[in-house]
Amino acid sequence: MSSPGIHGSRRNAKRKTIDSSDQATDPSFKNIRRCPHSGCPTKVPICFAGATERCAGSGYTSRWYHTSAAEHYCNECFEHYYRCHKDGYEVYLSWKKLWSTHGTTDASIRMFMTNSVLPFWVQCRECHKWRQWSKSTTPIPEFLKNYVCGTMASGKKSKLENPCEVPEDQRVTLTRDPSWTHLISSLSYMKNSPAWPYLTSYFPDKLGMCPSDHEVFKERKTPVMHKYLQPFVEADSSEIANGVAPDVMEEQEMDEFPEYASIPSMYLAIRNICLTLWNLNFKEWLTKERCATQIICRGLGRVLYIESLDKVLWFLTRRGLINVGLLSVPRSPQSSYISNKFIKPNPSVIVVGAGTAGLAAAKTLQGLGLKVTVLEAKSQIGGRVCDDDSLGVCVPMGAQILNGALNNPIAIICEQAGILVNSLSDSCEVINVNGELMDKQTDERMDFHFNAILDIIADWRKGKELTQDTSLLAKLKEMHQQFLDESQLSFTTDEQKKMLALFIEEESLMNFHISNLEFACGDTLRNVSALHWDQNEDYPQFSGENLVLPAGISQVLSKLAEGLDIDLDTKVTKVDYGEETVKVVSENGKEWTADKVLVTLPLAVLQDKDVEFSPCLPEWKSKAMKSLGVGKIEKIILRFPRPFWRKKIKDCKVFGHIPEKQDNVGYFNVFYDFSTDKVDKMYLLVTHLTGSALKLRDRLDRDVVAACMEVLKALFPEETVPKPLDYFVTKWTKDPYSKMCYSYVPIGVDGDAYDIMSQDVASKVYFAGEATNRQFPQSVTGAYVSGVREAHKIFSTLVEDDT
Ligand SMILES: Cc1cc2nc3c(=O)[nH]c(=O)nc-3n(C[C@H](O)[C@H](O)[C@H](O)COP(=O)(O)OP(=O)(O)OC[C@H]3O[C@@H](n4cnc5c(N)ncnc54)[C@H](O)[C@@H]3O)c2cc1C
Repeated sequence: MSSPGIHGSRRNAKRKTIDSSDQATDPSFKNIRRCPHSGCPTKVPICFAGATERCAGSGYTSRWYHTSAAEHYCNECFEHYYRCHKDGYEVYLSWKKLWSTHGTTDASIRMFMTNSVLPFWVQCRECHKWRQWSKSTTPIPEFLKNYVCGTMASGKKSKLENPCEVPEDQRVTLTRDPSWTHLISSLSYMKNSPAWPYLTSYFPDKLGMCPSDHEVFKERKTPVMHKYLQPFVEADSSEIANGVAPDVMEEQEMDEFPEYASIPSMYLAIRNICLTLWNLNFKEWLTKERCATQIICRGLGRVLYIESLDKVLWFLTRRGLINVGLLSVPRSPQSSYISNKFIKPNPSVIVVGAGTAGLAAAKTLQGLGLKVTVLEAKSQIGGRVCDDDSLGVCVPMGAQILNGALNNPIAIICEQAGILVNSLSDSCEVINVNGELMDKQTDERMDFHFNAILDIIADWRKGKELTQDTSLLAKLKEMHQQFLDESQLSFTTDEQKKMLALFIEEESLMNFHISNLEFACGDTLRNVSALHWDQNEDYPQFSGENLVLPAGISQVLSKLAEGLDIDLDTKVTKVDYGEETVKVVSENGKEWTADKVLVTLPLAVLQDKDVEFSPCLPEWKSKAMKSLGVGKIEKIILRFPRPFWRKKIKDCKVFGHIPEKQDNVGYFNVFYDFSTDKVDKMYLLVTHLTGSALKLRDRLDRDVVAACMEVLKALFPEETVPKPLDYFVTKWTKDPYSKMCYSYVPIGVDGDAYDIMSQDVASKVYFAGEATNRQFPQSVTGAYVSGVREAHKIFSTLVEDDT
């Protein structure tokens, strides 16, 4: 097959007897056949195949075959491949074999023509005009990146003095018509898709990839993605946050890209390529330019795909699926998806609070070109992420664990910034107050039993109204009994004694599990909703290993804060949003004005109305604010001269304390070994007070530590437990700028409250923070995600929508 050059087939041009535009305008011209495809706008088709000397070119043929609004082949070329006595038949046959082995779509001659004969189109790097290129050579990314008008498939240059001055082929404009995708009669699939190696369990054509590429990929080595990244999740496996089903166009995507509704596999092909490229290199902003060189397919469809890339990339960025973390938006003129025009010059935003949510939002907004000022009451950033280095080693006073590394944006930031992370093993030895390690069998049995009870509770809540809600503790007790009755499980007397002890105040593993749940909720289970305590589990969660950052999560926040305008020691007292701009006032009377304000105050601070809103927040907002629970935990950090616990618990980094009686639930339930063995005498244990145990926090630190030491002595009677060299007892609940650890769902409330918390007021006051994130509440990750979410929301209101 010959190369058509930049104007289409030379042979076509030679064979033209009458100018095609004349034909189109001269109704008296008889010797013309129109494309029979209903709605096809092309009056005079041109054969793209040029496969035989008899090719009709743009002249008469007994039948035109329609591929798209601007792509047709003549009956002569059809016969050339289709008839067994013709020269092209063998070519078609071998393609057909390959296609039907690896694909599901019909290996028809039409499919062959589209995916094996249709020419490629390329875009000039300099003038950005589209040019028809070769039929026989699949362009490689490097070529597509550097293509300039006049470059032939042979590599030779055209003789034209300034090939960029040649007008663009008019057929290109047809791809921009909304009806283009509806008029496609056979799809041109992606060639050499970089997503292919990660999607081998699918039929490639279902995902818009060319089945005949199978042979190509068979030979190639698959580049390995980072272990914390898993962009694709198969529909029948459990969902992972920020993982997408490669074969499903989500509802949001359908809404955003209606132009792909008739060809969803092509959207999937593009989206999956973008996700793959980002996940293979998450240290660089994924640009349209980078993706465009990997979107390779035959025909004019490529024009549409490349031209919709901006929108796809922007959508995926807003969804937090690509361009996550510390990367800055490139300011190149080609990156048009953020060079949208601002509605007014220099839009500005004030962010109240320099915790995780505030910093994430400010970083994102600044990256998008907005003027951002962060106001923080404390003399340091971080909020509930606070690490103390006074001992010469990092002591996490607030958040310390990242739950679920897979696709977790904080884990990605750590990798981008070279921040060291360690995985935290799941294993936890459990010890009773007589110092006995719980045997594995009983431990596992109780684990199973506890989870079974939670499952029964999950079953019970189906179809229940909020008015039927009750406390999680009450339900646990009830279901425990019901489970025993219904399952007829015969526990040993010893096990029964241990389990039933929950209700008769004896030592019980059950208390340990309850204690753990109280830690997760930040309050006694008497206050927690049985119906909705785990409402976020209805949404995909971050999974995989849990991580600790030896130098503290505050490292991540310092990275986010780099280059931001942050006013520390600035306690905001009022947010006035009654005028066109928003006015924010601090305790010392200083004022700031901006187009928008983002409030990231902790829930408890909002509930206590420490910041006045003028006008008052609407009732729907304040009602949701009041309804959510304010969880409270305090940490006790002890430094010892030696790791006396290790002889018993061996390599475990976590050990649990089975409380003696239910009254002791919440007291020092789990101990984390946060030692830095590399530094002498830096043997740290971190534990907590939760729920009703918080009454201890009113005592002196030394009394709290004494109570904790009593527990440790009971757990390790065989040891002479040394006195701690240092200790810290946190005061989060008394900290006027926190007053809490994290939110929870109390009795009679559901997850909607989180959604309402996230809604803006009057398109001027926006809210972020862990208590505004229904899917990932309570966590640093959730706070981060909420900050990015609001940044995009604010940005979208300040720019003209030119998508
Ligand atoms: C003891 C403890 C342990 C935790 N453990 C974990 C864990 O292991 N893993 C995990 O993921 N999460 C954990 N969390 C929860 C996690 O820390 C929070 O969910 C997250 O940090 C909240 O971030 P945020 O931005 O929503 O709020 P914050 O970090 O609280 O930020 C709010 C900011 O607003 C500032 N502010 C308050 N009032 C004013 C005012 N009037 N004017 C100006 N600024 C003001 C505050 O000083 C603060 O900086 C823990 C929390 C605590 C307390």
